[in-house]
Amino acid sequence: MTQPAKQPTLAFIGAGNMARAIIGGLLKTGFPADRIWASEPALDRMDDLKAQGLNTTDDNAVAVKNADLIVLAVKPQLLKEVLLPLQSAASTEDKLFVSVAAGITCDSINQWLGGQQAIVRCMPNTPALVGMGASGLYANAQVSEEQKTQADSVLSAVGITAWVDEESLLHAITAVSGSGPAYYFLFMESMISAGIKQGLSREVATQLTLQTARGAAEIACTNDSTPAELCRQVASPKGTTEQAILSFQSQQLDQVVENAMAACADRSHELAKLLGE
Ligand SMILES: NC(=O)C1=CN([C@@H]2O[C@H](COP(=O)(O)OP(=O)(O)OC[C@H]3O[C@@H](n4cnc5c(N)ncnc54)[C@H](O)[C@@H]3O)[C@@H](O)[C@H]2O)C=CC1
Ligand SMILES: O=C(O)[C@@H]1CCC=N1
Repeated sequence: MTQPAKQPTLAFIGAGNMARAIIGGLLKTGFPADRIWASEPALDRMDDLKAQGLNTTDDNAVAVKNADLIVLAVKPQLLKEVLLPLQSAASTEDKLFVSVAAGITCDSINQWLGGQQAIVRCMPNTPALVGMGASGLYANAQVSEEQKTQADSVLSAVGITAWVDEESLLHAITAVSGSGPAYYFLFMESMISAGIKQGLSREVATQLTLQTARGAAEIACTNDSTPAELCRQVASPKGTTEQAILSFQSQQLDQVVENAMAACADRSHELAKLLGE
């Protein structure tokens, strides 16, 4: 991790799947556990985090007061009711709020925090847990360069980061990388099921599918060739792969993926409209 000039104390408001993926990734990089606060309504759900040396609390205001950088990691539907009571804790110092909530805009968060807070909106993904996250980030006008570096340090400790200048691009980032891991998991499940239908045991179908996904991702990430070129390298003319590719194409895989990602981005827009007041 590239350490910022001043290493911030972090607070996670909500210690569910996404927060745990980032926390787990940070701890693996050696980020000091005692500089992380985690806040949840049920303290006992954080026993494991406490055992790892994190500070835990069931009072979000305590976590906010103790932190420089606060990661808002509750469901979008809960963000308003979580933030309204935090107005006084938030306004006492120069704090940076990093929201990972899908859809919810900086303006809504500021309205609920009752001020002109420095807010980074971030769309991370769960591979952060293994240091392979892919996060899109957007900073509002109140975010200083130092705060931007701090937010980047946290997210780049657990994967790659890409900053965008237009907040609305976070809808597309949600469709690509925020939700993206689920598409690959779904595809893996389909391949495992199809392998089983062709006579393989679940164990063998699973092992081969997962290693194939890992290998394909590794080549795609380390090779200069585009994924389309790599596909052609596997698909010998008149060979076996070609038939699979033709089958995908005849069922308009591109269109299927485009529709799914449009549905994802539409939902992100919808959440902003439904919940943003
Ligand atoms: N799961 C994912 O892959 C991704 C999730 N996100 C975003 O991350 C946020 C959290 O999602 P998940 O971690 O999947 O959900 P989750 O349900 O696993 O975690 C949310 C946590 O918030 C806690 N919580 C509920 N009420 C609370 C309160 N009043 N104060 C503090 N904590 C409270 C819940 O107990 C739960 O542990 C969402 O806004 C989502 O849009 C963003 C990118 C990817
Ligand atoms: O499904 C969701 O709403 C969250 C946001 C991106 C990934 N998971």
